[in-house]
Amino acid sequence: MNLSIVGSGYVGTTVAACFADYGHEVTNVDIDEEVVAAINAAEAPIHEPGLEELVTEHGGDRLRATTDYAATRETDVTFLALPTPTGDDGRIDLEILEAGVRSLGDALASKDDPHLVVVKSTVVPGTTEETVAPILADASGKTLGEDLHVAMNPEFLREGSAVADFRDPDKVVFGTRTEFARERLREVFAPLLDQSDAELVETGIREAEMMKYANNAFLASKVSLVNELGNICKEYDVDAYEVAEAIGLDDRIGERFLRSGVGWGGSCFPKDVSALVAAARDADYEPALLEAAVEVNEKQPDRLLDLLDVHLDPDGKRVAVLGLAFKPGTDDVRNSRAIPVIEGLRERGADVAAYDPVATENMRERFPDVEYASSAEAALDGAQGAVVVTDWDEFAALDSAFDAMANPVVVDGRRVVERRDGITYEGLTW
Ligand SMILES: NC(=O)c1ccc[n+]([C@@H]2O[C@H](COP(=O)([O-])OP(=O)(O)OC[C@H]3O[C@@H](n4cnc5c(N)ncnc54)[C@H](O)[C@@H]3O)[C@@H](O)[C@H]2O)c1
Ligand SMILES: O=c1ccn([C@@H]2O[C@H](COP(=O)(O)OP(=O)(O)O[C@H]3O[C@H](CO)[C@@H](O)[C@H](O)[C@H]3O)[C@@H](O)[C@H]2O)c(=O)[nH]1
Repeated sequence: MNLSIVGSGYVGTTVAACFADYGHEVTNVDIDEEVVAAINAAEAPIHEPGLEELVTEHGGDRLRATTDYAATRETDVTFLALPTPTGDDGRIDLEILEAGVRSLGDALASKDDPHLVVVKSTVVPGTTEETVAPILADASGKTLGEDLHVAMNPEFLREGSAVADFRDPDKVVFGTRTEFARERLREVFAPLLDQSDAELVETGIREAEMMKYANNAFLASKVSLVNELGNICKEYDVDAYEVAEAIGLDDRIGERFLRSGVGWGGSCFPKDVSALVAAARDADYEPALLEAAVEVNEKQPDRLLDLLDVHLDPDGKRVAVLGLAFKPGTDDVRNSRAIPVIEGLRERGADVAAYDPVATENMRERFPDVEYASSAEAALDGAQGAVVVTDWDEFAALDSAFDAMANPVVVDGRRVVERRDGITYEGLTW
């Protein structure tokens, strides 16, 4: 099939490259000329394991990119993978999505055949039918349900394993209203559904929109719950990780997403929980549990720093921050817990020496005047204290590096450091 994907970031590029690999002809549309040039030169514009290989193989051939929305006219289906950030009021901000939809509608005005537009961006229930569809119909002059169809297909991939997650998801969700949309989506996803064990969920458009938020809200709340239990464990000198391992054996709870620590960050959980909380309030429903999940998450970095304060007054002292990415396997620092940790340390007057294997340059944009060390060893050298914020594997192997600290106080926010002897070690929830 001939597909176009509007927006070529983490989701759009991954989806486009995978669809091209399944044999579809795919065109990415993006306003960023560098991104477009990279794809056409067969280079991945973002870092994701396995993506470079796919873009190298198909870029400039079955996978192309352009800044010109006219290319969508030559395709059968358009996926929208545009950002849906948080606005100042915590609500979803649809400005970018609406602008892209208007450009798409204008381009489709001179297409004769019927077209399907699929929202892949994460959007609150009602957005596809009440915002996207009317703009498309107005700009294209087409008639919904006749020569213009809309659908919602939420994406559940994670950064750091985007390609593997997209190819082998637990579920694929089609939110549709017309048989035309259902048939086309089945055709687009046939190779993926044939090659994976994914369950196909065919549902309504609003339900599909809500499934994405419910998924992320559940996972973020699960981590906040395990953090709250971990905080109680710490007060009672109980090892939260042993407790988590045991409760995870109950398959109603499940063993994954039970790692307590300094909390959740990234480009999705904070923004999606915020959008859902705001949407609930707009409907006059106070989402008490989700609000509490956010509150617990916001307090975890403070708890980490409070533990450091027990052992040391950071004022004027060198303190190492190990890990800047919001999770291991990515250079993404959006909403990383390292941000409030660094802010808190600077408020206390500490000289921060930060280290991350890949996310340093991204964090430098946020905090240009922090010292960025070239290795964990260099960050720890001469430090009076250290905090661990990201669970990179390489921190587990740190050993003699702690001997180079002026005062070996280590507060671990991720249960990653293995050494205990000869250092003052504090786990956040154990
Ligand atoms: N990142 C993830 O792990 C992930 C996972 C699942 C769902 N999502 C959702 O997918 C959507 C996209 O997220 P992302 O992380 O891929 O975003 P991103 O910021 O990585 O990429 C968005 C791309 O859209 C482009 N763009 C902006 N305005 C445009 C316009 N008018 N026309 C064409 N292109 C335009 C940008 O240049 C950028 O390349 C969001 O709704 C997000 O919540 C993200
Ligand atoms: O036991 C755990 C698991 C995760 N985290 C933290 O939770 C955050 C999110 O982690 P993860 O879910 O692995 O990363 P994302 O790439 O943000 O993926 C989430 O957000 C995406 C965007 O919506 C969804 O598509 C994915 O399904 C969803 O897992 C990170 O800060 C992790 O450190 C914990 O603290 N403890």
